[in-house]
Amino acid sequence: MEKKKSPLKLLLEWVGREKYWMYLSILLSLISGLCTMIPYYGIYRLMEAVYNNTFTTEFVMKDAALIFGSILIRFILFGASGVASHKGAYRALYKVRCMVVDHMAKVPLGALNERSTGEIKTVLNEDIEKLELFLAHNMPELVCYLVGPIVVFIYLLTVNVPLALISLIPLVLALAVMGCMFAGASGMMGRANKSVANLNSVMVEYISGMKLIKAYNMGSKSFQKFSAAVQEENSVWNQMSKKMGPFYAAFIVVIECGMLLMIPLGGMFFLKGSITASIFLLFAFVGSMYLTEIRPLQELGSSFAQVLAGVTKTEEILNISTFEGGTDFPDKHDIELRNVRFSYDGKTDVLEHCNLKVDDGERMALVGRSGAGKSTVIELISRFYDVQEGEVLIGGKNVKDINYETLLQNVAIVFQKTFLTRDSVIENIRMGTNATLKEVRAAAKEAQIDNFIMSLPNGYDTKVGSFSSRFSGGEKQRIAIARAILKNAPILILDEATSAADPENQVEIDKAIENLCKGKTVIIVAHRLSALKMCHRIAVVEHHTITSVGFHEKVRKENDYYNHAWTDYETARNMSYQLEGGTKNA
Ligand SMILES: Nc1ncnc2c1ncn2[C@@H]1O[C@H](COP(=O)(O)OP(=O)(O)OP(=O)(O)O)[C@@H](O)[C@H]1O
Repeated sequence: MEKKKSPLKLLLEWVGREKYWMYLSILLSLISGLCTMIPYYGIYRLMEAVYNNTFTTEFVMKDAALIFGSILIRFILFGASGVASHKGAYRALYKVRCMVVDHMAKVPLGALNERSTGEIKTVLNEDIEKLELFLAHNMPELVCYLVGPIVVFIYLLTVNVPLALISLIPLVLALAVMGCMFAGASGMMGRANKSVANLNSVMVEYISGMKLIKAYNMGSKSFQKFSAAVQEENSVWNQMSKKMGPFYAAFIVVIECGMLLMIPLGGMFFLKGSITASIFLLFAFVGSMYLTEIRPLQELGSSFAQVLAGVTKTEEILNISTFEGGTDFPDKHDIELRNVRFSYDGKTDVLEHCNLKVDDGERMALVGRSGAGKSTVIELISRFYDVQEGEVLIGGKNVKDINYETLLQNVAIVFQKTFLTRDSVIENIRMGTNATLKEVRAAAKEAQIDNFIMSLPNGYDTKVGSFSSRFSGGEKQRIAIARAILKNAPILILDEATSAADPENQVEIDKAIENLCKGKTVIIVAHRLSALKMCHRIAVVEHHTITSVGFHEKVRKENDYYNHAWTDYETARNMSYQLEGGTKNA
């Protein structure tokens, strides 16, 4: 089994060459930390001069220059370290974000669907952003705050070993307090991170469901999930502050109490004659104060815990396995489901013993009650999920053996709900391809949407989402059809593609779909039986499988569900209603 890498090691691997900026920053920070010692040394020299009567103006000027110079150099180096660390950190952030987004594009959609949008947003936004805090601030600060006191301690050791060791007592106590604090907080940190991720999820849901919330006049209070998530987050952080507060206060007190030891003990050493007055004063001032430099380390601790949790979450996304390898897309485009069993949760089978054969160039309709498994069938063909048993074949090849990217390139899907990105109309049709305006317009013409687009203020350059260019459901659907026409994939899946059709654009959408389907193998999820007019054969999905396949009359004869559904559809079509002054067909 491969050994799990530490979050820090992982992070350095992800950032690649940018880590050299981090190393430079740490080096500058280290030298800056070394400079911490110089002012203390300067003070000691002053005290020695007073004690030895060598105190002159020239000496004071030189010593002051040494102290101020070292402080100045220390801050310049610390600033330069910050510049290097920020440069590296922002490049690293960009790299990690691109890496996660690239990976997400390669993982099966099913695996992403299992995670909420909010959870993914938290990783992409907050968790990765925390890396900036770590790389740009925490790492160089850690070095600087540690190196200073270490160097001063070494210097104190050279002056007097027993007193130098005594000066460490506050540190030992402070470390013990810090240990207790982390032991107490470790359980809560996970809960705190979870509550933030949950709040994000709920917030995304809240914003996307704004229409519904307004329609039903649900304020934030009545949207219980939202207020519960806010309260949970509040309560976790409150509990955390309460639990950490006393430890935090104890840490500060302990680290500041060096004088309580150094003055009486140093005094005793001096009175006994084992140290000179200047050494006593050095320990009384420097020996009792130098550890306070590590005070900010305590804040770094909690920040580290959050960063490492963020790295772990990012790793979880990067660990979702992608479909690698595989052969080219087959030349023949018939589709077959052979004895398929599939379950989303591994417990309840949505499909079992399911068989279906769609010939190359055929148009097959999937009909069935809501929840029967129609969309599941198409998700298996486009390999959003893998079957648990049996096979899904295209051109006789198992989809698992076809290169995933090639599979996605050769299957076009028009979903029930069209998603338009916040980009120009042309980019919404191109979808990342290099198609020329001429090619895009040709596709849009076939999709019966060119005239509408040309009537927009900026034609194909009109930004989707700007106030003047809100699209109706039917218009969006025809843009989606134009996308699919431009993609020109040999296999086409239409999931309720006519759902947004109203009487005015029904004819246009029908024409667009007819153009789109030419020469393709097509599977249409026909929730409305009016969609059957463009299909050759019908497959009925019911009882977790496909029970009938064939032409309309045959399926009607052998399948009760379809027979009833068709009768209801015909009744509805011929239904007449009373208008003032006459009778009309619906
Ligand atoms: N991501 C999922 N996780 C778990 N269960 C799911 C998931 N998607 C669908 N299901 C379940 O699988 C079953 C089949 O759903 P599917 O969406 O395939 O039905 P459908 O025939 O397309 O329904 P409709 O006509 O209402 O769209 C349903 O019971 C549904 O609740």
